[in-house]
Amino acid sequence: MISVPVLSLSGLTKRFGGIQAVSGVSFDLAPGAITAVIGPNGAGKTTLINLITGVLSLNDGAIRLEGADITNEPVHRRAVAGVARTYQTPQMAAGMSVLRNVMAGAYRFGRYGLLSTLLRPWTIITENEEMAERAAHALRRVSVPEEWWHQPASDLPYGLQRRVEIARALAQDPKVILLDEPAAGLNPSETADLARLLTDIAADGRAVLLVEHDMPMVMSISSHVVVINFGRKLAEGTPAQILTNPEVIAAYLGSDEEEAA
Ligand SMILES: Nc1ncnc2c1ncn2[C@@H]1O[C@H](COP(=O)(O)OP(=O)(O)OP(=O)(O)O)[C@@H](O)[C@H]1O
Repeated sequence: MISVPVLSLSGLTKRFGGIQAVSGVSFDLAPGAITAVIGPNGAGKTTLINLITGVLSLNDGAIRLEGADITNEPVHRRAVAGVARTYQTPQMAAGMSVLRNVMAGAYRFGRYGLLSTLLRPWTIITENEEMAERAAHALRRVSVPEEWWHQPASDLPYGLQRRVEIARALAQDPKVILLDEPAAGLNPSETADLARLLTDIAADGRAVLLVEHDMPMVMSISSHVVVINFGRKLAEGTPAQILTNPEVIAAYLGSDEEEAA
């Protein structure tokens, strides 16, 4: 990889009791590129995302963000430093409007603590306006029509909820965006739109980590693919290298045909 990595993972290891969910996994995320992580159900992909965001602590290994060691940083500090994520199932505050949900992603730009907002309430108004502007910008970026912005997030069609999740992550202005199965439940035209959106997001210079089972999408938009099997890295390379790797075909890519047989 020629460019300096945005995120560097080395020897990530996570055990749940006797289960070795992630085992010595190392790879880098380059800026301006989509790196896909693929593998069978239960391979350890979501656990990997949870280790990067800090929701789960490592048993071993190290995580560097632009060279800085963030291995022991708590979740909120990693978010402030530039790590954002979306979830397998959209996680919205159901009663809150779409705009408010996305504003939650912009909280890292908040400058004023509780005391100063009590003493000088106008600061929070200005700050809210700034965050609403950031959220509006992110919603425009992911093409959520304005007529939805003030509706409860739970009223949105599923495809739009997925876009709102991405908007919330973008409102954080992240260096790294981790997407857990963003195409799940989308129809082919929504998936094609999503593929274009992710390509645009990477073109901004962000590092995109894509966990996804939709192989045509993965192979068409990723510049690098990492294959995980039983918590271990089985292979990594370009889509062309992965598609022709016999070990990968045996462990994963061939499995649909075997299951169908
Ligand atoms: N909190 C937990 N406690 C115990 N075991 C867990 C926990 N989270 C995950 N695991 C186990 O760790 C392994 C990896 O799970 P993980 O969800 O990371 O896989 P995955 O690759 O994301 O799967 P999928 O493609 O189905 O989402 C599995 O065996 C799973 O049962």
